[in-house]
Amino acid sequence: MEAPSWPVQALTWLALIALFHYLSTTLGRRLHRHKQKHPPGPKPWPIIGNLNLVGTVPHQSFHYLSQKYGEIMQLKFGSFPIVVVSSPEMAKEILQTHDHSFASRPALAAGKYTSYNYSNMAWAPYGPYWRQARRIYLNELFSLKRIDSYEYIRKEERHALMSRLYALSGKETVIREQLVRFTLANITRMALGGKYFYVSESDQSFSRLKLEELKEMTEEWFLLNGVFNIGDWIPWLSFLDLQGYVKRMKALRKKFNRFHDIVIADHKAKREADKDNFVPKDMVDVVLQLADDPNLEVKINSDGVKGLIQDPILGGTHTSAMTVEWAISELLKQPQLLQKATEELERVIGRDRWVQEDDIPNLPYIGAIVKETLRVHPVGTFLAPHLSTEDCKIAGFDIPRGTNVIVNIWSIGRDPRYWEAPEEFQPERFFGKNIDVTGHHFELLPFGSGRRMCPGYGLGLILVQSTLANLVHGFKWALPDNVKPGDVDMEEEYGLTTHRKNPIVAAVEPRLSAHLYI
Ligand code: HEM
Repeated sequence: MEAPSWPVQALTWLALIALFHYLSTTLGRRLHRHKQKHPPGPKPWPIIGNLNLVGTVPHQSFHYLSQKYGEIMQLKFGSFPIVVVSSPEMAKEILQTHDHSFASRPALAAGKYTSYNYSNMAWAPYGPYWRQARRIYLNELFSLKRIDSYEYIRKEERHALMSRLYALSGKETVIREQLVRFTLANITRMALGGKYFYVSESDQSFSRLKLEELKEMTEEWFLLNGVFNIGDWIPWLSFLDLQGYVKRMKALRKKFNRFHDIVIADHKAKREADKDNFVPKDMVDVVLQLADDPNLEVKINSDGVKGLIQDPILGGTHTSAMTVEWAISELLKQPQLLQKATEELERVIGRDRWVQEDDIPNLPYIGAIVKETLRVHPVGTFLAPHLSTEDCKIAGFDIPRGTNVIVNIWSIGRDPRYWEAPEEFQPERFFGKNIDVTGHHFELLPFGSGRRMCPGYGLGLILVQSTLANLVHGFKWALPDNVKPGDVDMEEEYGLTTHRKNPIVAAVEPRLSAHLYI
């Protein structure tokens, strides 16, 4: 038989080499994956993985699963591996020892549709854009100097809150409504330079949104950013939008776009009117100025401007308001704690004035109530999702690049090795203990730790402590006639901020002289 011509021989050799290369790499990879040691976890179902185990209150479902599978376990959402850590030691591994490898975020639909294509800080992947955003924040909004310079705003808004509650004396009131209005007013004034919402029709102006509308938008954002959207985890089903979340995200995007357009147009007009002597006065001014800077490391486009403006409005409002609501609920459930807190305020502040921010270090019981609230009811039960960008080994297990990591701080706050009677709300447990919430004590991580730790934690703490202290100082609190302290439920509604399922209703009576409220 005649030998094949040299081009045929060459092609045959090339095909054999390609086949060998394919088999050795693919099989090699499979074998390598097979050899890897993954954390234990429940067996996944085809297609859905373990999505059936998420439940309506996922941090509780995962807490119980972790009792079976351990402090580090692996689940699957669709075909994506999800590692869940539930102990201070494992949280330290993720957020401190290997912080660099776990500092990114997964590209979920919420970040795409409700946060300008991952252009805010909270959803931005780890990299130069996120680093720059963080620098802008820490220098412009959260520096100690900045936070101090806005104290007058917080004082005015606290007073407005106390006056509103005074006007509602004796009436059963949904406290959450007042708290969300208070935090929205604070954050919009600090970050946007004005409230940008109106309450009564007489306040209405073209450059504002109705308070109710802004409140609904922020609530919807938190809900949609916490959901387990099937399309994120089973991408070939995403076009069906089975839960209707993506449709809602797109509708919300439109509303936020309209709001941000108003804020930006307003700021640009002010800048234009004072072209020669313009000095940036708030965060929007700073971000707009940076967007014009040709020397910026990473250009900020129009999505970036909106995303960066959005961060404090969302990061700072619900979180603080819901934490205060949890604290008040616990005090109403255990009136003896409310009594102790009132006695401390009576002793330290007296009856002739309101509590100021610099009084807080002298109010250890209030401080302990806030820590205990953040332990038992951390609003970010799972922090925000972290994503690994490198292969890593944690506790002897292989965690490949691209793994989603959930840090269950709700569970960590209930670790019986660290917390005696963890289910009980006992502020006294913090007395004589050097545990704070600044990300250094891994048994208490309400703001996270490491690179992605909440950049607004200082402001958040000030808002929560000073508001709670004044609410206790200024009012006697009572539950509705038909509700006994023991009946106050602590049911949770899961979201990016987990809040009370049933808003707390209470009636207040003033404790101080009438002139202080007016
Ligand atoms: C009681 C109040 C607050 C709580 C409990 C809280 C909690 C958290 C948590 C748990 C995270 C996620 C950390 C992680 O992924 O590891 C976070 C991130 C964040 N928080 Fe807060 N926060 C509060 C107040 C604030 C305030 C007042 C602001 C701004 C005005 C803010 C802005 C942000 C931003 C922008 C991020 C994203 C950071 C990043 O991804 O790099 N937060 N917060």
